[in-house]
Formats: sequence, C-alpha cells, structure tokens
Amino acid sequence: MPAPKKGLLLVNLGTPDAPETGPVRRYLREFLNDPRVLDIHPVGRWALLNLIILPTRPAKSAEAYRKVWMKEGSPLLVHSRALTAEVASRLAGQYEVELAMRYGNPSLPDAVKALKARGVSEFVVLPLYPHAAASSSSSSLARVYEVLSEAWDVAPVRAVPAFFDHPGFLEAFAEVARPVIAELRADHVLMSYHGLPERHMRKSDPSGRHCLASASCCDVLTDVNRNCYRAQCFATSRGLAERLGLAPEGYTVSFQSRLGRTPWVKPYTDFVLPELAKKGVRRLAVMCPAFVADCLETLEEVGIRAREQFLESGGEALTLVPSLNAHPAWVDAVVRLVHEADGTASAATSSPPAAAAPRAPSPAR
Ligand SMILES: C=CC1=C(C)c2cc3[nH]c(cc4nc(cc5[nH]c(cc1n2)c(C)c5CCC(=O)O)C(CCC(=O)O)=C4C)c(C)c3C=C
Ligand SMILES: [Fe+2]
Ligand SMILES: [Fe+2]
Repeated sequence: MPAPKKGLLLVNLGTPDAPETGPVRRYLREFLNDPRVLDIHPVGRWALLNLIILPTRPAKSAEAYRKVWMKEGSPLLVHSRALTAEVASRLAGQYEVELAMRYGNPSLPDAVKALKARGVSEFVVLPLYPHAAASSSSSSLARVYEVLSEAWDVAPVRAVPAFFDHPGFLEAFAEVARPVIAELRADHVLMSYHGLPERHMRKSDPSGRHCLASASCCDVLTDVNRNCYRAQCFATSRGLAERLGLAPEGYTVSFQSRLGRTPWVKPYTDFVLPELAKKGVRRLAVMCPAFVADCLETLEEVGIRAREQFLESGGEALTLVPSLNAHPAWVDAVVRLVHEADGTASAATSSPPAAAAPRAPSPAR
C-alpha cells in the first residue's frame, strides 16, 4: 500500500491585499472579529469595531502600510511566500507545502483544498509564531482544526509547538543579528516583542494564580509558566543574549504594538526607548523576535516610528535587525521543526527535550 501523502501548512497571521483603506478595513474586520483577539462580549466587540475602530483606523493603517509596501506586495506575504518556496524545495518528495494566512489571503480553506487536491491525507501545521498566544498560534490551530473538521473523514494532524527556545530558531536569529550589531557598533540591544493584553496572559494561565502575580514570575521558565507568553519571550531573550555574547545589562526586553486602553504586558517599547536614551544608550540595535517575517510591526513601527522616537530622545542611531524571512539558517530550522514534529528527525539534528535544555541562570530584563 502506498504511504499516505503528507502536507505541510505554514500559517502566518495575514495582511491586507492592498495598502488602501478598503482592503485594510476588510482585513481588520476579519482579524478583530476573532474572539481570541478581541475577547469581549460579542455586542461590545461589534460596537467597538463598527463605531470606534473601523471608521478611523483603516485609513491610518493604510498610510503606514504604504510606507513599507514592496513592489511584489505586503512584506509579510512576500517573505512568507519566499520561506514557503525554500521549505517546499527542501521537503520535495516528502511533503506538499502550502502557505496559509489566518486572516485574508491565501486563506486557510484554500490552502487545505489545494493540499487535498494534490492527494494529501495527513497534515503537519506550523504556526509561524515562536511564542504561544491564544490570539496567534491558538487561533491559527483552532481554525485549521475547524477547516479540516468540515470533511466527513477528518485527516490526522500534527501541530509544531511554540519554538521560542529551539536552538535552530535562536541560532538563525543570532546569525542575522550578529553582522547588524557589529556594523552599527551598537552599545545596546533592544528585544521588542509583540505585546498582549495582560488579561489574555491571565486567561492562558491554567493555574489561574501564577501569571503576573509578581514582577519576577516570568523570569525563569518552569513547568508552571512554560506556556506563558511573557516567560517564553524572556527565555528567547536569554537564548539570544547567550548566542550574541550580551551581558544582562547589554540588552533590554520590551513589548510593542498595543491597542486600546486596557493594560498590556510591560514594559512598553515606546516607554523604554526614551529611558534608554536617557541612560546614555546612543547606538541601539532592535530585534523583534516575535516575528519570523518582516511586516508592518517591524518595518514601520520599529524601523520608522521607534527610530524617530529614539533619535528625538537623544539617541544617535537605531537599526532594525531584519527578521528571519527566508534566511537559509531559518529554512534549516523549519525543516528540522517539521521532522521533529513528525518523528523523522535524526538523533544528530533533533533538539534535547525541553526540560533538559540549558537555561541561562539570570533573569533577562
Ligand atoms: C487586540 C489586538 C491584538 C492582539 C492581541 C495581537 C496579537 C498578536 N499579533 C501578532 C502578530 C502581528 N500583528 C500584526 C498586526 C496587527 N496586530 C493588531 C492587533 C493585535 N495583535 C492589529 C490591529 C494589527 C494590524 C495593523 C494595525 O492596524 O496596526 C502583524 C503585522 C501584519 C502585517 O500586515 O504586516 C503581525 C505579524 C502576534 C504574534 C500576536 C500575539 C502574540
Ligand atoms: Fe498583532
Ligand atoms: Fe506569566
């Protein structure tokens, strides 16, 4: 009997079809209607979206998108496609590979349909987010399960877990960052992660007691907080600092992209930037390790706006470290993550079990 044909779905967040108000509004409507993103009562969500966010934000966001739009399209899509093509060529003969976006295009149902049309009957899903969050990786997985469950016979699925401390991911990001930090002669590195409402983090804490209970609750990764977004971000930071030879005082962790007035995970990037300048930091390299592809949040929010803010605060230079995009070391890491998920990784290329992985001892903030 022939072996079942396997399909790999790379899933990223999604992006508008064009940097214009209408397409941005369509994208934001779908995105912010997700109850894992705006987790409020449906009536409140409808009102917030239709009376406050959608009348004003799309025009402003479209203007921001226009500043970073590439001739081939949205950076997030262009880079995700390039990664998909590289991974597909590396996995040729083992996997059929498709890119899907959680919101917008290429849509998840279309990607699943395309894989099934090529005879795929088993799936591996890789949400392209290093850190676990209900609004990112969980939402993508939930949608994949929902789409696959529409069939009479539901295909077997394996999901690649959060890879925030995977050596392949960390090494790839360090490899991209090293020459940028050296060329800038950076005197400090800021690791700026996508933020989350604090409420989301508390809801994701199965104990209901740990998360945000104290200032230091995320500083060391334990069995209790292993799924905590903030604890995972700190673990990534320690792993990167170790590889980049940064002492604890040589880097800072912060959280960007907050929306609305409720408290988000702190410290906020736009508060940290002037503080760093005040402390005497002059040449700042910024890494955004929550994103594996450059997008609006890296190129515009950090590469343009954070840079302006830092220079206005007295800094001399701010350089955004590019994301992993389709860097060969990242392609290697993705192939490794897939083989580890499907149980075909050789002993030489697989990672040690998470609990045995070495961790830097000092808190990294
Ligand atoms: C409640 C709001 C939001 C949550 C929660 C959130 C979580 C979250 N987002 C990403 C990754 C990306 N977000 C991007 C854009 C973006 N994010 C929000 C809001 C929330 N994100 C908005 C409204 C937008 C759209 C842009 C804007 O109008 O400002 C992007 C970039 C998309 C692009 O087209 O380039 C990414 C990527 C993660 C990983 C995450 C949870 C950890
Ligand atoms: Fe976001
Ligand atoms: Fe936590």
